Amino acid sequence: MATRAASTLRSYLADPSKTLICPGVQDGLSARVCLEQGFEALYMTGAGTAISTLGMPDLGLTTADDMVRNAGMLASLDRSVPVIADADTGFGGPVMVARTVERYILSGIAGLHIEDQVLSKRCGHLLGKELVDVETFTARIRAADAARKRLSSSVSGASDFVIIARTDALQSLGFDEAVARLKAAVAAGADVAFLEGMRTLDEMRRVVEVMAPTPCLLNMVAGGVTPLIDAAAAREMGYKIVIWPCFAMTAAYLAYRQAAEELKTTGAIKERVGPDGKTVVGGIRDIFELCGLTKCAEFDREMGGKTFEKGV
Ligand SMILES: C[C@](O)(C(=O)O)[C@H](CC(=O)O)C(=O)O
Repeated sequence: MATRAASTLRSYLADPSKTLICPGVQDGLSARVCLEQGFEALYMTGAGTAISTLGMPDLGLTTADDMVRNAGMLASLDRSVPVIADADTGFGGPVMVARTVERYILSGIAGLHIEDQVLSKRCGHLLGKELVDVETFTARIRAADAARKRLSSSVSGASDFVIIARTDALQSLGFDEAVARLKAAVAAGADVAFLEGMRTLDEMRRVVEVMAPTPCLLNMVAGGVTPLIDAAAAREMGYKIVIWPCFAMTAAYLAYRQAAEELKTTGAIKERVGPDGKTVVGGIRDIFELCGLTKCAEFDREMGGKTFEKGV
C-alpha cells in the first residue's frame, strides 16, 4: 500500500529537469497548509517532531514510535504526495534499523534519511556532534537496503522506497572524510547523499560534483550553519532535493508568540477579518475546512450516514 508514493518520489529523482523543494512539516496543520499550496513532496522534520510532539529540542529524544506515528499521519493526508521522513540514526543496530525501515514503508512514507551520529544525536547545526565509525554507518544503510528488499517480495513497490544517507562528519572530520562516508553509504545501498552542516557555497557545489551521479539533498535550516539559497540556485548547483525543515516551525513560533502576547497584554484576541471587513479569516471553521470538514460530511452522506444531516 505504502509504496505508490515511493514510486512517485523515485520518478521525480529520475527526472533531470526536477529539483524537489520539500517544505518541512511537523504536524497536521503545517502539512495541510503545504498540501494546499501544491508542493510535490513534503519533508517530516525530526526536529519539528521533537518540538511539536514532545516540547523538547532535537537531541535524539524522539523514539521510533514517535517518528513512525507522526510520519505515518502526515503520509496519510494525501497519498499522492510523497513524504520524505527523518529517521535520525535508525534507532539502534542493524535489526532495529531494518525494523524502522519496514515500519516507515508500511506507514506509507516514500523515503527516509539515516545518519552517522551516535544514538544520542543532536541537530546537525549544533556543536559537539559525535559520530559512529564508518562500518557502523554502512551497517545501518545495508540494513535499510535489506529491509526494503525483504519487503518487496510481499509489498508491491517497496523496492522504490528511497534511502538517503546523511553524514554529520563534516564538522569533526572535514570534507574529504565526509564524502568518503557518503560514498561508502552509496556502495552499501543508499540512493541519495546528504552532507549535513555545510558552511560554504563552495562545499555545497563540490559535494554535488564529487557524488555524481548519486543525487544530493540540500538542507536549508534558518539560523543554521549552511548559507540559504533559493530553488533556482540549488537547481543550478545540481541538487535533486531541497528540504526546509524549520520553515513552518519558525512561522508558527513567531505567530504563536505574537498572538500569545496579544492575549496576555490585552486579555483578548481580535478576530482577523477579510477585505469585506466582516468575514472572519483564520477562524476555526477555516482551519476545519483546510483539514477536510466538507469532505468528511460528504463522505458520511454518500455512505448513507446521517451524522451531519442537521448541518455542521
Ligand atoms: C534536518 C533535521 O534533521 C530535522 O530534524 O529536520 C535537522 C533540522 C534542525 O534541527 O533544524 C538537522 O539539520 O539536524
